[in-house]
Amino acid sequence: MSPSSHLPGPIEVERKFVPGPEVEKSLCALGAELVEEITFRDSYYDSPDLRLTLNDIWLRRREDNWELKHPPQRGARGLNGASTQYMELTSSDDIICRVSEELGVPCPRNIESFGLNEFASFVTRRRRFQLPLGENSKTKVVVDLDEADFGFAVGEVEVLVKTQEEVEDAFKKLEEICRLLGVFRETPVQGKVSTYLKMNRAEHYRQLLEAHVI
Ligand SMILES: Cc1ncc(C[n+]2csc(CCOP(=O)(O)OP(=O)(O)OP(=O)(O)O)c2C)c(N)n1
Ligand SMILES: [Mg+2]
Repeated sequence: MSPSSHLPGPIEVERKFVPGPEVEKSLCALGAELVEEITFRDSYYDSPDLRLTLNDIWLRRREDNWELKHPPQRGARGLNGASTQYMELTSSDDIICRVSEELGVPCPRNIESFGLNEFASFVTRRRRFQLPLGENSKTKVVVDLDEADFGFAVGEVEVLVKTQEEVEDAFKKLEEICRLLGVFRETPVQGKVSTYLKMNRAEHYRQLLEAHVI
């Protein structure tokens, strides 16, 4: 299989928060609009030696679509302070190439043929809000309020940027929005997958902590 010829996609810069009872009121006060309400199942996969996730590579099937998140720079971590930066692959060919490289195996015909194990699977109900564009700003800011079916809720502020040079400003923007929403915390807030693993797969969770991935 030839490496993909298209340009890499945007960098997703995100900051998670604990959604308190006032968050919707705060979103409303900032002029945010509810733009989407969706429900989806995510199933996450790794090799038996956990080589993908221990290298901060997250392969999932969201409903019928395969997606792979990886840090923009090889060998680096996506978590930076309390924010994260990841790129997402959505083409099966690109995902196969990346997983083959990580596992050191030849490219199979399809993702299923890697024989990976599902390590987490849950349903999320998501409400997506969009903040109004600020004056002189073209940056679209999205806030997701997620409820997972294992009794866990988390919020996330997200912006998409095109280059690594824009990431620092994006981190600042996310911090500012969390302060405006009254949900700012210095330390990272754990997401759905980390929480699922802590509850259901303690040894996998321990190894991720030890590898400083989460
Ligand atoms: C705070 C924090 N978040 C994620 C990670 C790494 N990580 C763990 S699981 C994981 C994959 C799941 O990503 P996440 O953004 O938590 O899920 P979700 O919001 O449902 O996906 P989206 O719709 O945004 O694409 C990552 C990147 C980390 N180390 N620290
Ligand atoms: Mg997210």
